[in-house]
Amino acid sequence: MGSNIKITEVFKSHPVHIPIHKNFDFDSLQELPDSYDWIQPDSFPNSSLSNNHLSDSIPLIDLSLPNAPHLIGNAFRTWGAFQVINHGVPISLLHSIESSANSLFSLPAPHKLKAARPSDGISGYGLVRISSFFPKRMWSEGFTIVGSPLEHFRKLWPHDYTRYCDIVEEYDQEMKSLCGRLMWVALGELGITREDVNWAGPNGDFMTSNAATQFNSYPVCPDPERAMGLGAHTDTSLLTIVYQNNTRGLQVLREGNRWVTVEPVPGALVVQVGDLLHILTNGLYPSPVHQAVVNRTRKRLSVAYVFGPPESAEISPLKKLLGPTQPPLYRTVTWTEYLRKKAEHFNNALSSVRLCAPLTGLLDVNDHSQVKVG
Ligand SMILES: O=C(O)CCC(=O)C(=O)O
Ligand SMILES: [Fe+2]
Repeated sequence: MGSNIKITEVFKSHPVHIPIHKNFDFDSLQELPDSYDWIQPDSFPNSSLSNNHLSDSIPLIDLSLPNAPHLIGNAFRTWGAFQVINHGVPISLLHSIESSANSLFSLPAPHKLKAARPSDGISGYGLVRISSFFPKRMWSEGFTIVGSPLEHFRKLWPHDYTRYCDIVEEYDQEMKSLCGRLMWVALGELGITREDVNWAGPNGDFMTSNAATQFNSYPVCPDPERAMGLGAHTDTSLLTIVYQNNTRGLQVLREGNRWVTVEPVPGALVVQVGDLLHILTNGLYPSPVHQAVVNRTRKRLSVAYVFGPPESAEISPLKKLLGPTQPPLYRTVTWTEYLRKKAEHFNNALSSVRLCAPLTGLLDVNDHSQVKVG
């Protein structure tokens, strides 16, 4: 059981070594090196087939409107994602976190490497961990924050670190509270009340929940059709909230066969179901497969707030959602156990904790290649 393993320790048993060259500089490359060329037969559809009609993308929901809960329930059921405006997070804070991430990625490579993520660690600068599951390199760099970023920020900005720490801390609080609010709205739409969730804390405010803040930077790319910013995956979280700058790149897989771009909307946040909410809702809210593509002229930046339960919380399909024709589809997991499953099985992690195939015959989008029904 992984119930008493701290989130920061979770990868000690699954180190990944993804070398970053000290003087590697995306901006200086005029041609795409072969190690970044993704054009190959793939189980996922090619992103250039993506369909960009606004009417066919994840819904944009105004959280201040009375019918917002209903729209959120529908969006999660059909897409596992939506964009939200009037979410209560100050726009100035979104700009501050964007400029902090910008300033971090603009530091010279050897300087950034002072805050490199250790091969068995969770926090720090580097290529995203999921890189190790793909044969080619991703056209991106990342910085992960779990707990306090103080030690790393001190190395990155010896004179200025407190300012950046304050921004990250405020961002964490605002995002945690928005996640708590959205969790109850989304669960409420399924008839779930506070008594049904025993790990949300005494006030149901999820204050003992864990989270990670992930900065992603996608530099301009000389051959974007052949490159990939972040390969297709689902998130291990309960919920992920993505802030993206005004550059397209995030795509959600629709019906297992079509990539749909999430158009940037100023001030909006993208909310996605993670695998743990998928498990908790017994698949009623599917965790969407998504990826990030790159482009030739504009650098893209995103900040993903990856919200999960407390370390000891046991996540399993909620009893109220089960019945004679709705058996539990997944076994109980803690976040740390599931993060390890992901570290081992990556996109097959959800299938690896599956108990049986859905009776409806509908497959989860994220294990469409794994489970064959009837
Ligand atoms: O860059 C994006 O828009 C997506 C980032 C993402 O999916 C992640 O960090 O898990
Ligand atoms: Fe993601």
